[in-house]
Amino acid sequence: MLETLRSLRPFLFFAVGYLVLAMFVTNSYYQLIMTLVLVWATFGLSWNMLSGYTGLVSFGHASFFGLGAFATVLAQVHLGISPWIMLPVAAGIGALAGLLIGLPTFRLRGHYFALSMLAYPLTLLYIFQWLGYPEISVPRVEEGSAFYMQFDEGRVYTVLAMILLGIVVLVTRHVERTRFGMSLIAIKQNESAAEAAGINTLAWKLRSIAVSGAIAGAVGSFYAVLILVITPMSVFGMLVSAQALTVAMFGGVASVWGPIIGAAFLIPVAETLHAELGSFLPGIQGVVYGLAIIGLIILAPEGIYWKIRDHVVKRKGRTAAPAPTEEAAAAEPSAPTTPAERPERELSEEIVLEVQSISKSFGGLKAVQNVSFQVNKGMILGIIGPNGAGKTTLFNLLNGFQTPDGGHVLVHGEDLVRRKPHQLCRAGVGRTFQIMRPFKRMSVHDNVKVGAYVHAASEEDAERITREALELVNLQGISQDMAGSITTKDLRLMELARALAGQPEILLLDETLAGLGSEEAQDVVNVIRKLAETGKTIVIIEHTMQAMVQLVDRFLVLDHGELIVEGPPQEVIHNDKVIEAYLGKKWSAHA
Ligand SMILES: Nc1ncnc2c1ncn2[C@@H]1O[C@H](COP(=O)(O)OP(=O)(O)OP(=O)(O)O)[C@@H](O)[C@H]1O
Repeated sequence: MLETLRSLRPFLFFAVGYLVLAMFVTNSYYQLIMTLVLVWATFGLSWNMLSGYTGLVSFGHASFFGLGAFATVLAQVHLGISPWIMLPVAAGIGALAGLLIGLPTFRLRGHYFALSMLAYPLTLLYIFQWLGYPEISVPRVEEGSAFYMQFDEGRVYTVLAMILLGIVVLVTRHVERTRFGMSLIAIKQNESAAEAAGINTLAWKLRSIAVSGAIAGAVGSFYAVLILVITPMSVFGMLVSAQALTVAMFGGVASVWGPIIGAAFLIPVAETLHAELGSFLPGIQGVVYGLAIIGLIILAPEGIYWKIRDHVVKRKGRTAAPAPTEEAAAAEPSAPTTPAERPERELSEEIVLEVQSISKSFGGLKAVQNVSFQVNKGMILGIIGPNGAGKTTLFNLLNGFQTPDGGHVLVHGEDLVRRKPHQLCRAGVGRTFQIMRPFKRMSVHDNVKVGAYVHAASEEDAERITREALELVNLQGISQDMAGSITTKDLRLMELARALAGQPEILLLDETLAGLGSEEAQDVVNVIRKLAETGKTIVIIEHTMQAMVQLVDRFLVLDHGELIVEGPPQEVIHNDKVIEAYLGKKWSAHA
């Protein structure tokens, strides 16, 4: 928390500067614009809390905003309740609406989610029109105006809006720095990887939409008091949702400063044009937001904040190295060379993973057929087979991404079939991916920390686990580098560290050596071997036979979804079926 407060220093400078400037503004219209900038910045931060961090774009934030606005005005009109009371109540209504909307809508992803979010404010708009509220005004009170948040001095609203923005900035900063924010960013980058790293994605998305809805509800409440007259269109309309989305996207998503920058640029322009031209060009603000988005797509797709930040980082000489490539993951089996002998190891008798007759079909295609095997504690089991043999499907069945049509997966004797990936992760099954999905805008340290939250009871615990995982893979030296700027080998090690931070007993590694040169692959092999020596049980899919022969205790060979051979490396590589199905004659000539 102390760190969070310290990180607020730039915001405090901004707030003081802004308020000092506001004190010199005497024209009530300009005072209103200065307040509106802060209102829309706060609303942008609300949108950011859900869509910026999770990547689930919402076109429907007006729902929460409008409910907060209507609740506040109706409570005063019918019950005489003060907006000071309604502001937190509106936040509660927004949070509840968030949960009610999120629960069904989070079943959808991508465009489907974005479009269905559009339906909620539209529905509410028609409901409020139907209820007979084409327009409703806040009753002006003569006495006790402060009690009803009614001030003659426009600058008081600017101060109040700044306090509201300050609270939301504080909440956002806190979220960013804890497992909450890290879980949301992990979901944004790759929801499946996040689940595999032990994150209960639905629970975090619901928390996110509840906080986001609460902020929007409170902003809507304040907006109604500020504007005094609301209509269903002015609080539930498309322009309202678009405004939240545009200020955040224009300024820069997933950052505290983005919506503030966006609002500071766009609101004065849109409001001035609306005031000057609105009478004969109604909806001119919509044109401004449309143009802003078009300009953004062309010039700074991630928003102004990130553009400036990247520019500053580049000028500091930290140019980004080539990012991990998807092609790297699609490496072909390496040219065979004579495999080095690997001394046989004494393995523990203890069985940690037992797979019994597991099967999975996709339509008529039998991707995995009746596969059974056992893995002893501390063993390194290699899974090989030609493309399409069913290796990745087998991994997906082991870590809960897919449910088998039949069979069992026993971890320490307990059947874990039908458990969700984050539950399997908690039960001790960790995983890396064939195609790397690093959280590029996070440091190596934070990428690994996301995995540490699975078992960490506190932030300190997560820090300690992260440090230990980074040491295990020898990445302490670059822990503060951005993941988008490190080499492919370091990315592979970072993914390994992230999986390790979840403190798995069984580690499933999907083509961890793909795309690496032989020296780099050797470094990674050494790390994997060290892990097995510390008692981790490892199951690895790999095309690079040379490295695998040196690494694994046993091989399991799949072909057309079937287990065709199982045994120690030297036995398997000389097996005729394996040579025919996978290695080819070239290999037999070398071996
Ligand atoms: N979700 C899916 N829907 C339909 N077919 C699928 C699906 N996932 C995999 N398959 C098919 O199942 C078979 C096994 O695929 P899988 O990805 O498990 O093979 P693999 O051995 O990992 O291959 P590679 O080495 O190319 O990664 C393939 O024929 C693939 O096309």
